[in-house]
Amino acid sequence: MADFSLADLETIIHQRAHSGDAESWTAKLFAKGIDKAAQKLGEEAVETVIAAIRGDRQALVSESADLLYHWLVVLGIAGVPLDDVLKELEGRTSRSGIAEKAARSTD
Ligand SMILES: N=c1c2ncn([C@@H]3O[C@H](COP(=O)(O)OP(=O)(O)OP(=O)(O)O)[C@@H](O)[C@H]3O)c2ncn1[C@@H]1O[C@H](COP(=O)(O)O)[C@@H](O)[C@H]1O
Repeated sequence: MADFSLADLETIIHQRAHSGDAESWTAKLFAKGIDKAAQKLGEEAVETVIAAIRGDRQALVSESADLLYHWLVVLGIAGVPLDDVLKELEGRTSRSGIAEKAARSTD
């Protein structure tokens, strides 16, 4: 298990977005705004799909990392905390009863 989470990356993105560092890709995307960031997110999504269809495992890992990074940038620019998305997923899990079934199966 990696010692790194999406929450860690979200924190880094927030720090870099307001760093004023001219070399920061994150700061550049935040300065360009939601249209450019969302466009990049779409490009990375397409590249991820292509890697998956080709069965290129290494590219799928790399493109997925690009995708998740740009997704968090879009959330950041839009002012949506990662936690809101996780709560939405958590709500869907509890509504489906899957979490309770998984917990019972490990008892
Ligand atoms: N995870 C990432 C990450 N993934 C992808 N990218 C950048 O996303 C950019 C876009 O990728 P592309 O392949 O599309 O590059 P490109 O073709 O040059 O882009 P175009 O200008 O042509 O559209 C590249 O510059 C990548 O470096 C990332 N940039 C930053 N991070 C994380 O954010 C942190 C802060 O980065 P900076 O803001 O750059 O300091 C880093 O330490 C990383 O943890």
